[in-house]
Amino acid sequence: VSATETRRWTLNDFDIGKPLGRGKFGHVYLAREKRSNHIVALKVLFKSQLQQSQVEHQLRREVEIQSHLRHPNILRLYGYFYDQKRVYLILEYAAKGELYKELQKCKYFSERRAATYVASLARALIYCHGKHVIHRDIKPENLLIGAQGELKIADFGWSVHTFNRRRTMCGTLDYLPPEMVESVEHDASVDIWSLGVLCYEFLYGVPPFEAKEHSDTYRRIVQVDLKFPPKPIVSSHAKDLISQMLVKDSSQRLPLHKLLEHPWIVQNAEPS
Ligand SMILES: Nc1ncnc(NCCc2cnc(NC(=O)Nc3cccc(C(F)(F)F)c3)s2)c1Br
Repeated sequence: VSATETRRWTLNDFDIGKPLGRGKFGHVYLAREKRSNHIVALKVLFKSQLQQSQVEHQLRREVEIQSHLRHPNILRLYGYFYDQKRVYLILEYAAKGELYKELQKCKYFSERRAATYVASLARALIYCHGKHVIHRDIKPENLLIGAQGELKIADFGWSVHTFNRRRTMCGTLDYLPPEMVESVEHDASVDIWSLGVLCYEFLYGVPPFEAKEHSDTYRRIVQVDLKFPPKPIVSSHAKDLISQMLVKDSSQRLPLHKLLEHPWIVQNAEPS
């Protein structure tokens, strides 16, 4: 799929395989590009649903942003095409599937596994921020696992270049930092907050500000009501790192390059 950026793809170029997963806007299938025998994931989106939700501009932005990103921990979006009713995204296939399913199965991860994932995500986000791209939607549902067990950030449907910001929010509040929940200006440090929420969920199996009602989650986030349960037992280095990321003042959050030097990461993350 090297010539993807230029040539016009059609469905006939692919043999469609098993369904890989179901997203909000459509299904994902395993597929093989007939000429190269290259295995890909094909996400099928219904134009009607995209129009209904008025997200076409977001999809265009995702394709545009993704076409410039190349990183081992970022799932490639090779290209797209459309027919009368549907839009198709040609995606890198992540052979070990969806991280959230793995987290549900294991309940929570070991400190080594969690630190390895957090370090690879920090490197991917350093790369994105270096290109003035913020993801804004870091959560288990948007993380996939490659054939060698490496983590891949997927779905840049909410990402932006850091000069325009307006958006409507949907999906879980759990991962939103205070400034997005309070809908004020925000910058790349929103991804540091979400990575802190993710690190907590990797270690405890639940996000830190979870509550029954949206309004309670909202209050816990803006108050940074961060509590560490007695079980499972988690090292003080891990709690220290999380406490340095889940800081209300976005300018005081631990910068990502400092995260990579934090003792918990240095002592627990597998070398990349
Ligand atoms: N094993 C696997 N290997 C590879 N992929 C898999 N699943 C697909 C992961 C995705 C990557 N990128 C995505 N992007 C979007 O969905 N974008 C999207 C969709 C609708 C609306 C919008 C928008 F319009 F709102 F922006 C943007 S989904 C699996 Br399971």
